[in-house]
Parts: sequence; structure tokens; C-alpha cells
Amino acid sequence: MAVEGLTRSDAEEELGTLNGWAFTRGGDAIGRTFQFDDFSEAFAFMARVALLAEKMDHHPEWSNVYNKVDIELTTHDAGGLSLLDMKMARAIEELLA
Ligand SMILES: C[C@H](O)[C@H](O)[C@H]1CNC2=NC(N)=NC(=O)C2=N1
Repeated sequence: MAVEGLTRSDAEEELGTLNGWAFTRGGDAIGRTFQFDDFSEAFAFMARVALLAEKMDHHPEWSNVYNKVDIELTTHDAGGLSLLDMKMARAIEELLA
């Protein structure tokens, strides 16, 4: 299913309203590292993000090492960033608020 991509300037504007996310992949994705006290906290966070991903039908690319979770968001169906990535980044932040 095609999803409309974001222009660079729209993506920059959205990014400005998020905390700690930065462009990666030359602007085709956004990424952020989350750090927790231990693995248990990190994995609990991942479980919540997984449920969010299923609800949004939008899935992160991520990795975990002990207490750290690296997340990259991009929209495969758009070949780059879309509003869905920004919406998901915001929803992930809200999980931690
Ligand atoms: C068929 C299904 O809805 C699509 O493949 C969804 C699933 N999750 C997705 N996740 C991400 N990150 N990008 C997508 O384009 C995407 N597409």
C-alpha cells in the first residue's frame, strides 16, 4: 500500500517537535537510542512498543543490547519518511511520559 512520503522541510519541522530523534540514512529514517536501568526495563519498553506497532500497523527497525534500545523509524511503503514515523515517534515518547 502506497504511503505518501514527507518532504525534507516537512520532516525537519516534525522532527523539531520531537525529543532526541535525529535523521539517519541521509534523511530516509529517524533514530533514537533509549537507555534504561537494566534489561528488564528495556524489554518491558520493547513489549509496549511492539503492541503500539501492531495497533498502528507500523513497525520499528530496532536492536537491543542489555539496557539500550536503538530504534529507527522509516516507512517502507514510502521509501523514506512519512507522517506515520513522526506519529509513532511521538507515541513512543508518550509511553515514557
Ligand atoms: C501490509 C502492511 O500493512 C504493511 O506492510 C505495513 C506494515 N508495517 C510497516 N512498517 C513500516 N515501518 N513501514 C511500512 O511501510 C509498513 N507497512
